[in-house]
Amino acid sequence: MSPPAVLVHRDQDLLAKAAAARLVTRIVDVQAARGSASIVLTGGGVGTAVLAELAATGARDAIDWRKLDIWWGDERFLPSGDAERNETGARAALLDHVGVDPARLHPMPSTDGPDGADPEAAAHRYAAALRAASRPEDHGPVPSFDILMLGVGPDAHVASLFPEMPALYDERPVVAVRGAPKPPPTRISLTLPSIRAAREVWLLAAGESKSTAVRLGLSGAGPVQVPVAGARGRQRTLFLLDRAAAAQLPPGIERIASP
Ligand SMILES: O=C(O)[C@H](O)[C@@H](O)[C@H](O)[C@H](O)COP(=O)(O)O
Repeated sequence: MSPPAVLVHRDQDLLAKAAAARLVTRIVDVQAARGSASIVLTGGGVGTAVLAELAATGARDAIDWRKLDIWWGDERFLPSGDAERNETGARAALLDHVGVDPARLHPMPSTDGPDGADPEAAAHRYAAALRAASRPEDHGPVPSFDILMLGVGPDAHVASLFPEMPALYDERPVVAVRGAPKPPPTRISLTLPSIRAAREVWLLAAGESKSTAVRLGLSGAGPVQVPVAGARGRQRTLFLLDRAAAAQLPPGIERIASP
C-alpha cells in the first residue's frame, strides 16, 4: 500500500467540484480499460455534494452509466425512502438523474426489506451480494471496488465504523452496528477489510471540525481508536480536503494545494 496523497482545495464547494471531476476521469478511464467500473458511495454532506456536482457537470455524459456498479459503504438502517438514508440522498443528488442500470445499483437493505428490522440478517444479505459480485481475481469476499469514497466524522469515524466499537474488530465483510454514537443508532457498514479491498479509497473532509481527525488519520494512529487511519486503498489512498480540514496536517506530509 502506498502512502496516502493529500490534496487541499480552497473550500468545500471547490472540493466537491474537483472530486466530481476526478470521478468522471477515473470512471471513464476504468471503463475504457476494463469495460465496466465499480464505485462505493458515502453519505454525509461532502459525499452528497460531490454527487450533486457530478449530476451538474456536462462531463457526466462521458460515463457509461449502464456499465457502473454502485455500492454503499454504510447505511442508516431505516425504511426505504427515509430522508435519513444515504441511498435516499444519493438518489436525489445524482442517481435519479442519470441512466444507471437498476441491476447494478446495490443499496444496502432497509428495515422494510426481506429481513425486516433484523440488521444482522440485512448485513449478511449485503455480504452475500458482494460475494456474488466478487470474481476470482478479486481474491476475497468482496469486489476490488475501483473507487470507494468515505466521509470523515469529527470523531474520526468512517462508514459506520465508530472509534472503539466492536465492528472495528470484525473480519466479516459487512456488519450490523448497534448503539452508534451518532443517530440513528442502528446501521449497516462495510468493515475495514472490505474498505481495504478497494483499489482506490478517497477520504473526503471539509471544515475545521474534521482537522483533528484528518491529522490523526495521517499520523500512524491505530484504526480501532482512529478508524480513518485504517481506511486505505490497495493502489491509492487520497485525502481530498478543504483548507479548514487540512489546518492541522502533520509536518512532513506532502500536499498538493489548489488556489
Ligand atoms: O452516517 C452518518 O451519520 C454520516 O453520514 C457520517 O458518517 C458522515 O458521512 C460523516 O460524519 C461526514 O459527514 P460530512 O461529510 O457531512 O462532514
